[in-house]
Amino acid sequence: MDSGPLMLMWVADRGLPPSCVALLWSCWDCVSGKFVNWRSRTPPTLGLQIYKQTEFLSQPTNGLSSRLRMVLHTHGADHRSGPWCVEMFSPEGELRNHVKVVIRTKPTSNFAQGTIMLDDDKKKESGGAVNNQQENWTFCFDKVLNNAGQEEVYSEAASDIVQSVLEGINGSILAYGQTGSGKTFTMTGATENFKHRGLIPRAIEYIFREIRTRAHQAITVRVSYLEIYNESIFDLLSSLPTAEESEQFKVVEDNKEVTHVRGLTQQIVTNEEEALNLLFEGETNRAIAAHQLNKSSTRSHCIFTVYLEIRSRVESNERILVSKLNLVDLAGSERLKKTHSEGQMFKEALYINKSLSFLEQVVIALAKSREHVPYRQTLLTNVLKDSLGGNCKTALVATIWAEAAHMEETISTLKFATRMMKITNAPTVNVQYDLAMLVKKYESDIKDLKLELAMHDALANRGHIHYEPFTEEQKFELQLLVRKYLSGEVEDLESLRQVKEIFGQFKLLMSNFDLSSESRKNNPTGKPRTPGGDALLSESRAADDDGIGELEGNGFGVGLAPTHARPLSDHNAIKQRQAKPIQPTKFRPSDQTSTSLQSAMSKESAVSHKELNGASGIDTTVKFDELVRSDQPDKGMQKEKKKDRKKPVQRRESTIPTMERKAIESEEEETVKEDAEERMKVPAPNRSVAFEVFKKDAPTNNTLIDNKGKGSAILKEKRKAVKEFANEINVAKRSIDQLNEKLEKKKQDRVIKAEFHSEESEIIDGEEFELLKGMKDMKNKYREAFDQFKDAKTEADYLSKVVDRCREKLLLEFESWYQENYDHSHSRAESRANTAPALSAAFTTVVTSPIGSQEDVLDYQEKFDRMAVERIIAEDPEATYFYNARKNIFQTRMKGVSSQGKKPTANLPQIHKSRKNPFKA
Ligand SMILES: Nc1ncnc2c1ncn2[C@@H]1O[C@H](COP(=O)(O)OP(=O)(O)OP(=O)(O)O)[C@@H](O)[C@H]1O
Repeated sequence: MDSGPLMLMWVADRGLPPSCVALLWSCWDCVSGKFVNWRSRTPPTLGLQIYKQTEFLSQPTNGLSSRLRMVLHTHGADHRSGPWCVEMFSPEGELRNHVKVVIRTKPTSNFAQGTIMLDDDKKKESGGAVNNQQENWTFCFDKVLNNAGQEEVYSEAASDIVQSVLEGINGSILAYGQTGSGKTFTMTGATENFKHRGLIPRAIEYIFREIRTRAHQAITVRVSYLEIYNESIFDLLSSLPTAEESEQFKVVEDNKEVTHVRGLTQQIVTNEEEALNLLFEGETNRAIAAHQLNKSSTRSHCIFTVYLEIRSRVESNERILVSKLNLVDLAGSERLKKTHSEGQMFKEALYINKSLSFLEQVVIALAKSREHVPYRQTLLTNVLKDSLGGNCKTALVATIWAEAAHMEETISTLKFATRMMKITNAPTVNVQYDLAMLVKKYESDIKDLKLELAMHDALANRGHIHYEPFTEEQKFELQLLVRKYLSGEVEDLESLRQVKEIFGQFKLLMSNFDLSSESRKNNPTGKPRTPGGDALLSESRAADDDGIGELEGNGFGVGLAPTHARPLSDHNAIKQRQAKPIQPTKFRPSDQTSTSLQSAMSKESAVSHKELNGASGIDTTVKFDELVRSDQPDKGMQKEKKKDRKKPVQRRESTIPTMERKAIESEEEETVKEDAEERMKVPAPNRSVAFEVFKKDAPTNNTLIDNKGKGSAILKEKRKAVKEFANEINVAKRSIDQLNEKLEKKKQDRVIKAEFHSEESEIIDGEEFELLKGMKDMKNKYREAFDQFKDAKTEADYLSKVVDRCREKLLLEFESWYQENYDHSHSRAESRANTAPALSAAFTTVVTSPIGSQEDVLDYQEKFDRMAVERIIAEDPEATYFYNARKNIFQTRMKGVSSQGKKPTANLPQIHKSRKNPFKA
């Protein structure tokens, strides 16, 4: 060597794979033998930076783990002062490999001594003069094996690659050389002698030996064996190859640029023996032809492939490492004229020469990193596409017959081998994912995460958050929450998901509101339009201003009236009604109740509200004021109430003569009027007194008492349990935190200790083991307590809701009953609210009429409103316009409230509030 001996020394190998050793040698330019030429000979895809040691130290060390760093001591001819640092990396951040080339000489007693010289380090091969053109040839390879045994060839050329295949990296080993130089001997070996078995049996042996030691992995092995003869593919594992059969094979490439032969048999093998059987079976099927140079010379290219699928048995097994090992025995590379082939033999030789010369073209293109690589020119190069310049590790065993007579072939083989050395590959681990397993894994992950989330919610006191779709009950609760939120009673919402649903409910409310506004606009009287001519029903509807029922189909229409309010257009319908009269769901006090009420009213002045409350018993009864203060009745309840208020109309058969029917109708009208007048005469009792009397006979009150009595004991118990479980959760959480802290400390100690004593940092001591065990137990405890907490809380929430619902129901029943019988002022306000012009007129009266003239018809709220208006006008007469504008807003609001089935008087607190707003300024 011109530049003298070089000493290469690793200074950092953090995270570097064993393949770096090979890369190290690739850094050494074998052809020139000089370090200085290296940069210019480096393929453009390979980055190279050279620094002096001192410069290097100032370089950022980021990413060292993916880089190769070495110190190069130089001595001798190039006079450079060392040490030098060389940092080598590929732009992709991965280490690249050149094709490993090993030269194997066939043992001969006629070795060309003096013509062929082997260097001492056995990496160099020199040739003498050839055809008087060039006198000296010097080649440098990864290894030159002279008279080497099969074991040595395996360890030099194949062991590293076979090992990588078991890590998920594709590998290829090719045997190239002239006919009879020992390619088949190298790849398959002597089948009759175990000691002389070749690379393929040794690779199979190693793979299955490794599999036996890897209990933590499930490895599936498949093999295929193909032959390329005269540009046709034959499957050596499917009986004897025929010409017809060769048509069915096609070379394809998958999305990861891995080539496959479609139609080729891939047989699963479970042990070494099965694999070897297939190898030998293929061997017997192989095309053998007589040849001048070698009696059993093979005239085809053969590729034995081992496919591996590696799954972990301990970790998630949806991740699969997939790799293949191509073991290629190429056909002889002798020259045509030397073979003296004729006929069929000549044709064979032509094909072989063609494929080998294209193989050489491909190698040259890859070595020079040309854009176009002529893979598709022959089947051989097409099949080997991913084995030459792809993501696999490749080795070439070039066999030479080192006799003077074969000098020309030897030089040719060595030239090819040198070109192969210049090809670089980027070995990568091939990972695939089993989709079905992946879905399973994600499902289990989601389950775990939900549990984790629920724990966090509980710890953050965020209550019980569900991650399942909302039930109707939950939606209803959220609707109540929206109302509370809008009225400012609630400020914070619990979760984003809840907010989303709340917006949904809000949208629903708004669309109902818009719909009813539109409906009012189209029908300002607020009365439903009756399509039929049933006078009786029209009357009934006129009295009941809630005529608009469900939506009719898509878009907006007048709507369908509720079933019981629809016109009866034929005889059958009337019959139906009579057969099945609509039952009022509302509780109506009995005669006895009315009597007690009468007597209570007569004593009204004598019995104070307070006394009545006291007499009724605080623990088991419900006070009217208390109920009014509780949650406002929801929309659903309102609707129910609205429905209850509608009286069933008893109709006669339509067969009754018209005259007679009209008489009956007018008689009924009269009765209704009289009833109403009668009721008007009766003074309205105090609401609190009326409520006390009403609830005595109300079944809902009995249910409420029942729920409050028995239910409260259970509720108390449940709340106690909730508290206890919450405490348990907190205790467990604290313990988990403490254990976590201790474990973290132990881990840090372990890492520090490992750094000092270069011990294995993964080994834990007894104490840490106990801590881990404790942690596991504590987590189980935590989960258990959390589940119990969740159940108890759900039950407690449910019980308290039952009582609330009873309260609301009782109040609604009372309101309905009271209004119907005594609340005349409400009836007036009700009709005003539902009839926009009437309402407007009422307000105009309030604004313009002098105080006192209407004193007798104004209720307390109306009086208050009028005073407010007068004050505003007194301060600034211009405010009249402002007031009128606000009044319009108020009217719109009233319409909205009314359209949702709320009659203004049905819900006193709410209505009062909304009536106050326009005058707030
Ligand atoms: N290294 C070796 N040690 C012992 N015998 C060898 C060696 N190399 C080759 N031989 C012998 O040489 C003969 C030819 O070898 P082989 O069949 O392997 O050549 P080949 O290159 O495969 O030829 P072809 O191209 O025709 O297939 C065989 O009998 C084989 O046993």
